[in-house]
Amino acid sequence: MTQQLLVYVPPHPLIKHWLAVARDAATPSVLFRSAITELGRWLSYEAAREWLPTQNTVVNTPLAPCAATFIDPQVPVAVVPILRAGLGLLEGAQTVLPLAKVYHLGLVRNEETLEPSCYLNKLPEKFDPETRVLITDPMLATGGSIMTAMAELTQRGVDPTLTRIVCVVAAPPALQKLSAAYPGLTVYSAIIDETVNDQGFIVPGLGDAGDRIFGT
Ligand SMILES: O=P(O)(O)OC[C@H]1O[C@H](OP(=O)(O)OP(=O)(O)O)[C@H](O)[C@@H]1O
Ligand SMILES: O=c1cc[nH]c(=O)[nH]1
Ligand SMILES: [Mg+2]
Repeated sequence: MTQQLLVYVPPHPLIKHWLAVARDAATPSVLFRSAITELGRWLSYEAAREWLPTQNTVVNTPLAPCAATFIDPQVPVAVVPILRAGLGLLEGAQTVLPLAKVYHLGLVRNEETLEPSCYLNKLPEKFDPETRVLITDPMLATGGSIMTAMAELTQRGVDPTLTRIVCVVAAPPALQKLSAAYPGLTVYSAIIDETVNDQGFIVPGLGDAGDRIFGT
């Protein structure tokens, strides 16, 4: 079977609700931050399905032995938030993946050229090839930032087929770039919007996610 980019938009009322709150220009920063946290929680919950490795065993209930399944503690799990805005999704992701290591990657787009540059890289030199990596960034617009993040990860041994991207709004240019470069990668998004405007903003989108999370 040929692999392709998988993009899931989970049809969940909580995801729809918090997306609506985040989209509304009248939502103040404090509530916007809560909405992004909730989206991080529920999208990470969905992303963990058939991704977090488990091990089967037997436990003794007070009454009898019983087949049981635990999360496998041997397989490394990592969350990579793309600063700044990816930090907004991190807290929710950590409620689902409390034992994951967190490796920060700071990327910022040049407002004119839309080219991303890296100002902080806390990735390890090499990842265990079995590592499950969950990247958080609320906005996949032109795709420059997420492609930079994927390049930094894969050159350190990360397997794209074991990688999940959690975002809030994904736009076609970013999804097309990911699809061409990383078949087998999986994206979880609250929504896919139609366009990116000349200034690099997703329309209708939700505006500048980083500025709205941090009130700047
Ligand atoms: O797909 P792209 O066109 O690269 O755009 C998406 C990027 O833009 C935003 O970051 P920004 O550069 O605004 O930095 P910030 O998170 O610090 O605000 C967003 O959080 C993504 O990382
Ligand atoms: O619409 C957009 C596009 C990129 N980054 C944002 O924060 N918003
Ligand atoms: Mg920004």
